[in-house]
Amino acid sequence: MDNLVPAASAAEGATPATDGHLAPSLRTPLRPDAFVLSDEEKIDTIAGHFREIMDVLGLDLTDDSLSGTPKRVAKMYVQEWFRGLNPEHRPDVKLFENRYQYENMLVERDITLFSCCEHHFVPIIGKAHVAYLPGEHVVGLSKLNRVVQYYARRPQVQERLTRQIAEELKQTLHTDNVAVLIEADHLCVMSRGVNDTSSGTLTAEYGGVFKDDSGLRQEFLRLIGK
Ligand SMILES: Nc1nc2c(ncn2[C@@H]2O[C@H](COP(=O)(O)OP(=O)(O)OP(=O)(O)O)[C@@H](O)[C@H]2O)c(=O)[nH]1
Ligand SMILES: [Zn+2]
Repeated sequence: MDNLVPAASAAEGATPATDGHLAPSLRTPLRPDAFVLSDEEKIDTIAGHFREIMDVLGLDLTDDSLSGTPKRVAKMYVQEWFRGLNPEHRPDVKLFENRYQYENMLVERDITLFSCCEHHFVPIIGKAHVAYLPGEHVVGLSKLNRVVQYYARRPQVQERLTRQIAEELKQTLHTDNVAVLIEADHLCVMSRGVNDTSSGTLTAEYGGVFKDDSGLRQEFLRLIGK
């Protein structure tokens, strides 16, 4: 792949760098050439490698039930589990004028969160709760879910996921007054290693007045049932 031009340095109109709008410490670590291969090429390449893994395990790839698995897994990775690596899938969040002059906290709670542990490549399953204080603008509710999904659909650690969502909301909503809380179960903790099926992980990020005002934080926690 030496002669291929990294997408980040390609001509105008090319795929923008993933997370280029976030501080370096918040970016998902991606190589600049992450988008040299098309999705179809990625699927074919991953399927080939996954076939080898199954082969090494001694599985009979001529078996009807197994023969399609390499391609199935590759499609799942590229098109579903890791679709949030591709900045083309970053949600387009439009703001609307706050005609209702609604100034209290808006909470979107219990957002389904499905992510993948970047250390073990097994699922992280949980819920995200996000809140913001509207100023002059409000946002379509579903866009909050979409922001969560975009960053969740990557290899992740929960701390970075939490901060990426908070930072994205700050930038798109033009306010620091955002709160993000994630509660999740890590299959790497539940199904292997320490094999603990009852523990869960909570992470939170508070910006602006949520950081300064403990009463507001308490209200947020109360509204999400914590
Ligand atoms: N901070 C953080 N750690 C995570 C997350 N997901 C998984 N981990 C941890 O990443 C660590 C990787 O540690 P290692 O010791 O290299 O891996 P390991 O030998 O598989 O560790 P065990 O899970 O303890 O068996 C483990 O402690 C995981 O629980 C996450 O979202 N955030
Ligand atoms: Zn893990």
